[in-house]
Amino acid sequence: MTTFETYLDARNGTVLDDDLVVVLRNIAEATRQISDKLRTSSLDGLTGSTEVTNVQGETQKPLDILSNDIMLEACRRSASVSFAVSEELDTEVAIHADGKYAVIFDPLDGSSNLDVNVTVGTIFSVIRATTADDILKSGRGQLIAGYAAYGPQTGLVLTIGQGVQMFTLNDEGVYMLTNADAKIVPEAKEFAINAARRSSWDDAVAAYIEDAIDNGHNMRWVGSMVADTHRIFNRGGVFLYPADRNKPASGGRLRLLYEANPIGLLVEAAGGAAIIGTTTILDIEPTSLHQRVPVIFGSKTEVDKISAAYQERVLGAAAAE
Ligand SMILES: O=P(O)(O)OC[C@H]1O[C@](O)(COP(=O)(O)O)[C@@H](O)[C@@H]1O
Ligand SMILES: [Mg+2]
Ligand SMILES: [Mg+2]
Repeated sequence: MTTFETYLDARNGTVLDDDLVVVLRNIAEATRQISDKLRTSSLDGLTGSTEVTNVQGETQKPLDILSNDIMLEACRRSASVSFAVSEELDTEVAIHADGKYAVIFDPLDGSSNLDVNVTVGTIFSVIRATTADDILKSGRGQLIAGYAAYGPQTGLVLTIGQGVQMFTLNDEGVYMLTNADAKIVPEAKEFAINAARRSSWDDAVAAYIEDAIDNGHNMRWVGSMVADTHRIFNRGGVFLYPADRNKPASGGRLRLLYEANPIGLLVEAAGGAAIIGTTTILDIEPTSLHQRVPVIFGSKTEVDKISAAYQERVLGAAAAE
């Protein structure tokens, strides 16, 4: 069976260079460390919340902070990393002055689920950036994107621009390649949305969900985007976190640089689609590090239906003018 190491070695010199191999090795090592910390967190007193609030105004959990430190350490061990950007850090952190790659991450996604022992994850993206100004680029500029899912198994899902590969952590702490070319099926009767926010949905989303229910679709909502994404990779469906129509200025719930963009790259690489309405996520030009965006992704045919509903609204609005 192929290990993560042999997978990287086979691509060193072609799609990856020595520097990117080191970056990926260190990120994988960080996810192994986070996985270990999660496994025994209740025994180690790493539960509950801290009194610290991050730049998003969210209370940090001890494991948010620890995972962030572990990911930052992984960046420091990688000589080619210039900057680190994290959900848990106010601004970008300079790592190596002569570095050329920025690592952008959500160290622990779905952390509200930690104390209930539900799958959480780490999301990451690697871009070329020698100056801080290089960080704000659209998701098409991502060289690498991936996530680790910490559930009954620890999985690492990765794209280096050649499809999507899934690795599973074995008992010896080695990531083994368990799916060499993951694809998202184009159609599936399952959607993920926080239905409690129904009154904040726009018409296109409300119409799609109503139609899906009428057509016998099932609903799942883990509350960890990584876990919902992992389900979509394995059996299809769509994930929706639309903007709140009553608070359009907020942009949405999820963050573009370290949530929407890496997942968007993975989803497209697996044959799925990722949009915010009539625009694809990967084409958004970011304006700030912690920018929030609406997010809709998953099985292509389903996402295309939602995109068509948005398109109709735009055409309808233009016709009414
Ligand atoms: O609280 P809600 O509305 O269910 O939102 C859940 C969403 O928020 C997130 O937990 C945000 O991520 P963080 O835990 O990294 O802040 C997503 O993983 C998830 O899909
Ligand atoms: Mg998150
Ligand atoms: Mg997080």
